[in-house]
Amino acid sequence: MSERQKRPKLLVSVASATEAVEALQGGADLIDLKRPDRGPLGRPDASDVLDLARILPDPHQRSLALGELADGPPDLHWVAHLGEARPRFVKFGTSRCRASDDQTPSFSWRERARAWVESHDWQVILGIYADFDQPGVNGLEPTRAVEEAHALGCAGLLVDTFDKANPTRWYRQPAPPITPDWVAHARASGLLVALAGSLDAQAIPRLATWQPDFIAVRSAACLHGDRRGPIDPRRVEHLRLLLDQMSPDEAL
Ligand SMILES: O=C[C@H](O)COP(=O)(O)O
Repeated sequence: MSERQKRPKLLVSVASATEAVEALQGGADLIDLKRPDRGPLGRPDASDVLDLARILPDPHQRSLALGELADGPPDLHWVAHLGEARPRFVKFGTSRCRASDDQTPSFSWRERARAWVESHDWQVILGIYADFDQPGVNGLEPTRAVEEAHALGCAGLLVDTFDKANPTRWYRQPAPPITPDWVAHARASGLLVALAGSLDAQAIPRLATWQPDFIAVRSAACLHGDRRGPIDPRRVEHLRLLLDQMSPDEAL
């Protein structure tokens, strides 16, 4: 069985090295460092990144959220100098990056993304938002994201939700912005696909059959399902079990 045919891997977003230990105990495959109090892809501090690398030396198990592309590089100099602490993946959100707003760009988000793709020894993931069309999000459209990410040389796409205060259960919508065909198209284009956005224990087995590369969670892995609360290793263990229990037919 090839790597791409196995069950989706479990990505757990953590706010600290301490939480990473809890997530790994529960069975997380990939640790995604972010600050949930700083936005959907809230950027951690350099010290958080170094702490994580100390307890998790393998870069292949580490991902790093770096905020929104539209916010530019206020001070991302430190990321280029992480050395051995650099992660396998860096992720950027694409709010305010509507592809169809090409006529009036206030900045070139594509140039920023391309610079990250070309400059360092990691893989760039674009985070797109299922609530991309809501006021204040104005995000890269899912219908354009696959071609954009491919053209930019990104490694993959993370589907998430922007508004974490009023989470959109996008996967429960009658006509969700992301479908199994969308996932298949993205993967056929050579992109990794991670599905996220307030996923719960009901949604995960269903979305896993869409064959993304990763199922990604924060809220569902936290105590009482509160994404600002601590990671609960028993919850992580349960989510991992849901994925492990997929039958070979479902996973293929
Ligand atoms: O990368 C995925 C996100 O951290 C998902 O967060 P969430 O489960 O709270 O929506």
